[in-house]
Amino acid sequence: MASKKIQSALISVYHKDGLEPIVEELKRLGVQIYSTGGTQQFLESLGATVNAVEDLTSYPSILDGRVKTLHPKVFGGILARREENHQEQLKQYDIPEIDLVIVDLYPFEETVANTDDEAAIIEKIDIGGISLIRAAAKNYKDVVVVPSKAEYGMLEKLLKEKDGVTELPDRKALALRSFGVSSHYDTAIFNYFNQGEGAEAAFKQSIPEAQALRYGENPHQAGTFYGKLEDMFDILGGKALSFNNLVDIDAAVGLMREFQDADPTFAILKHTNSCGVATRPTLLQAWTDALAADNVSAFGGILIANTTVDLATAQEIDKIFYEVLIAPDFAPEAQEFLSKKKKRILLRIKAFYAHERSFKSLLNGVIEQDTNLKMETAEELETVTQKAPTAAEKEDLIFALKCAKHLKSNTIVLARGQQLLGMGCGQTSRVDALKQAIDKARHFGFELDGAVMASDAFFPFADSVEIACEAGVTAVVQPGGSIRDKDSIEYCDANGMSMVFTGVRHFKH
Ligand SMILES: NC(=O)c1ncn([C@@H]2O[C@H](COP(=O)(O)O)[C@@H](O)[C@H]2O)c1NC=O
Repeated sequence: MASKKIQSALISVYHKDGLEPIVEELKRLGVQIYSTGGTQQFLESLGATVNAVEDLTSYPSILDGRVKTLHPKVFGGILARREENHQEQLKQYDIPEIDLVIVDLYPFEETVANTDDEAAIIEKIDIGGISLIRAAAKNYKDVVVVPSKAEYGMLEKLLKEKDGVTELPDRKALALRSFGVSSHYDTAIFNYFNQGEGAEAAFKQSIPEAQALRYGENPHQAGTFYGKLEDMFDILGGKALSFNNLVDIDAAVGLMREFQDADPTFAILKHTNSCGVATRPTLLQAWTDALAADNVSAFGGILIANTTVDLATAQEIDKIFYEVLIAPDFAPEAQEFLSKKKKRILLRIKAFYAHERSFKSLLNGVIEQDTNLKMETAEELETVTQKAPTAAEKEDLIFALKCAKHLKSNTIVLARGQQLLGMGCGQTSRVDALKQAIDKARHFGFELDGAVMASDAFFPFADSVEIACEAGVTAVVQPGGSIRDKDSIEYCDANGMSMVFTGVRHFKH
């Protein structure tokens, strides 16, 4: 029979709040309640009549609560199939059936997040609760399971609307949720243990929050975002975020992390690559000079600032069509003004956060690596030419390097005065990237005299510095490490250019 009426319940919850309306319904339906110490007290404070689990098992809660529900008298009543053979055994051992199990587990993840005290963390590995959930979920044909507070609403509805009569699909849906809860919990425990020396090479991630996207990269591809965007952003307005928006936002945040402590900086990105970046005394100037680098590509772009967007800047930004605007804050009048364009997505970023590890799926598996969080400082630049860059050139070299690090390889960035003048990226040769950067800069009216050049990886030949020199570039930053570094250095020395090595490659595939 698929319909079952709840007549008995076992409730054992860590957080007691939220149970009130459920308890009211259980009282109304005359459901027999069994419960553990703290939960029992709470239920009784709500006026419920409760049978102590200790009375059922004839054992007190022992070992500081490590063992309280772990007993055949409890698990028998949950796991028994409602069929003759099992019923007889329940009778034989005087075990009551339990039709509903409500659990809220010890908060393991929160404890890990809040303390380094290993003993405290270990005590928050719930054993009895997780076993109750798994047992009840296994027996979903006969038992209703509520594995966390997130399902209280579902249960309340069942109790209210159907007077505690549940159907198989509802119970199975709750069982699915339960194994979701238990596997997530165990993944968190595994990942806590799987650190440092002796860690196993295992890729285990559990992200229970998901958001269906309108589509994936293209309309014929379905897409989903797994994660909690609200942890990173206040979504202040605009249409629903798309798959491509999220990919671009990720790239924009990565780039702006490099500038989070800089003077007002604005960046404009398209298809994950920046086409305009500038640092200026005011955000309005930063916006104007970022846009100047390529006001064509900026159309439909992803815009990001490292500081509060004021009204004057908002009014200028508003003159172009953009998809997303991200900033740490918006002046109230700027937000009000920008919100008039209903589809434009406004995000207030809470922190320029980056995971220490990053991964992506490919072939029949996943690749994982340390996130590229390295960025060189002016002091770390090693001059390899006779001429050293000036202090201003050094600042520009670092600026250009920050931009290059976040452009798709192969990439070249040309910059001057904390402004990106031209970039080439995603090219199959470094020379092509350079030519693209020079063409773009000139197309948008920049001469390159006194510009600096950053390369994400070493120059395999001297050809790049030759072309850059002819265009007017005076200083170059690159990792170094080519067997022909000497050729590039000699060319720079012969032509009055400076070159610095970083020793760090910044490929972005
Ligand atoms: N040890 C057990 O047998 C056991 N049975 C249930 N629990 C947990 O004890 C908590 C409730 O305890 P109390 O009702 O005493 O506040 C719940 O989070 C529940 O998941 C247990 N605790 C840990 O494993």
